Formats: sequence, C-alpha cells, structure tokens
Amino acid sequence: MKVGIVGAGMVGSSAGYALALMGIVSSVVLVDHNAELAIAQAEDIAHAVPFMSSCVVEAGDYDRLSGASVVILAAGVSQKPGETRLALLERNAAVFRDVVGNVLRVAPDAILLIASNPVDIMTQITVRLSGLPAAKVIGSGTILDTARFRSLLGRHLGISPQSVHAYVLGEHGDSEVLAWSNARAGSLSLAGFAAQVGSAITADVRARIDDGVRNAAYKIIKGKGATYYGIGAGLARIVKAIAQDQQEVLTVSMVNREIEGVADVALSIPRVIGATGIMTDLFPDLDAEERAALHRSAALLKATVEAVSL
Ligand SMILES: NC(=O)C1=CN([C@@H]2O[C@H](COP(=O)(O)OP(=O)(O)OC[C@H]3O[C@@H](n4cnc5c(N)ncnc54)[C@H](O)[C@@H]3O)[C@@H](O)[C@H]2O)C=CC1
Ligand SMILES: CC(=O)C(=O)O
Repeated sequence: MKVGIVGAGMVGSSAGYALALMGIVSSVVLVDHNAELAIAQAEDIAHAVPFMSSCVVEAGDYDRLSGASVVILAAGVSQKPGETRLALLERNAAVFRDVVGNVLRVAPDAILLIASNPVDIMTQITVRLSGLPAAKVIGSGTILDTARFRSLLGRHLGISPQSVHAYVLGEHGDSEVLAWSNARAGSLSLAGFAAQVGSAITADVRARIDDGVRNAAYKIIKGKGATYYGIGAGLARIVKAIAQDQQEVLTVSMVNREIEGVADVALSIPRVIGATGIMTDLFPDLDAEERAALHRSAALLKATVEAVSL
C-alpha cells in the first residue's frame, strides 16, 4: 500500500517514521510546499528503514501521490505556547483550500486522514471541499487523547495501558469528554479494579488525570515547542487498521449526522476502522453528565464550523 503525507513538518514526518518502522505499508511519499524539507525528511527516515523494514520512503510533488490508498493531511500551522487549537482555524482552512484539490486531482480514490488542527473542523472542511463521503474523510480526532487517558490510568493502576479500555469523546480540544463511566481495566470496572489493587480513583486522582489528558498539549508545547511522537504513532495506527482491514475500534473524528441533538458536526466517538475507512459508529453508554458535556462539545464545534466560509 502507498501512503501519501502532505505536510512534512514534525507531525507528518513523525507519522512517516512510525509507518516506515512498523513495516505495514510498502511506500510512503512526503509532499510539502517546502520541497527541500520534504526531501530531507524522506532521506532521514529512509536511513532508518534498513534496521526495521523494507518500506520505500520518498519525497515529491503532488503527482507522486498517484495510486496512494491513504493520504495524511498534516500541513499548516501549529500552536504557539498558550494558543488554542481553534485559533489556528482561518490559517489552516486557507492551507486546505490549496491542498485538498491538489490531492484529489491525483489520488481521487484515497482515504483522507486529517491531522491538522483544529482537527474536527478541518475534517468537516475537507468533506465540504472534497465532496467525498464522510466515511472516507477520517480525522485523527481524540485518538491521541484516548492514548493519554489510557496511559495515565494504566500508570495509576500499575497495568499496561493496553489493558485499559477507556475513551475520550467529542472535540480534540478543550471541550473534550473523558468517558469515566464506561472505562474498564481488564474485564473489571475501573472502580472494581482500583479497589482490588488498592489504588482508589479519588476525586483528586480523577482531577489530576483529567488535567493530564486535557492539558497535555499545552504542557508539551510549552516545554518543547510542539507535540508529534504521540500523534505520529496514532496516525500510523489508523493506517494499519485500514491497510490490514483490522476492524479495530479507535476514537476518530468524522462528520456525524447527529450527536446529542447536534446535527452535521465532526467529532470523535469510538468507531470500527477497516479497509474502506470508517465501517461502523459505536455510540458509547454515558451517564447524564457526560452526555451533557458531549452536547456542549458538539454545539461548540457546530458553531465554529458554521462561521467558516469556504
Ligand atoms: N491531530 C492531532 O492530534 C495533532 C495535530 N497537530 C497539528 O498538525 C499540524 C502540523 O503540525 P506540525 O507538523 O508540528 O507543524 P510544522 O510547522 O512542523 O509542519 C507543517 C508543515 O506544513 C507545510 N505546509 C504549510 N502550508 C502548506 C501547503 N499549502 N502545502 C503543503 N505544505 C504546507 C509546512 O511547510 C510545514 O512543513 C498543526 O496544525 C498541528 O496543530 C499537532 C499535534 C497533534
Ligand atoms: C497539538 C495537539 O493537538 C495535541 O498534542 O493534542
């Protein structure tokens, strides 16, 4: 499978690196309006390949995306310290007006995987610009927030994050919703597991984990200027689910017909991902407080996307 990546900065190159090391696709092509950067990133990643896999990693112009099954869109600006994701909207919408048409011209059948922020709005804008069915335009959404939630819960409980089943829903951003009520550890409820291992989830623990998930990006950007390893691996994980038709349940964003009373809005819930993109939506069981928070998140995104003119 060939995967294209438009935007060879920190996020795009990290996704390319993860894909190349995982050895799950045969070819990765990096495209950037800074052609010199794309060439340098591709060459650097290609030098890691002989240690791990046999993926061909190259850079080129849009024509080189011909035949790509998936194209990751990671072009545009990223947050400065203290800046919200939503503040990037106008600048990245302008970038996508340029990028989406160029990709579709050469790879009209590709699944588009959106990473640029604000990712839910950029996903909805991409559906509008491309005319593609919603299930073929996947936003990375809360895949990273869900990983952060599982990581912090696993650390608190003393188990692998892979044994924690917990999801972050809604916006990939400040209004996101940590679905505590249906989180599980192994086969047990969170509270049941925590009691057995003597690591109660007190109000303080819950507040600390909520803060660690919700504000992770702000803290990392303050410390090192950008986040990229986590989302790079998350994007590669979504590509793997498509490449291997895994029917994997992941929290990703797409334009939903209706969520908690809000129509036609892109946000994340758990969904089954396979060869053709999003196969099924899985609306989780939530308590009343979580449902109200998800409604607020959906309403915020809807109001934001309605203000964008294309
Ligand atoms: N979805 C998520 O969970 C995450 C999303 N992001 C977002 O990903 C995006 C990229 O972030 P970084 O890679 O750190 O930024 P970066 O600045 O390192 O890379 C962006 C790249 O886009 C390229 N670019 C800009 N306009 C272009 C155009 N019209 N055509 C082709 N290439 C163009 C630039 O030359 C640059 O190389 C940002 O919007 C950031 O907020 C970042 C981390 C996590
Ligand atoms: C930057 C960003 O969206 C994140 O790390 O969550």
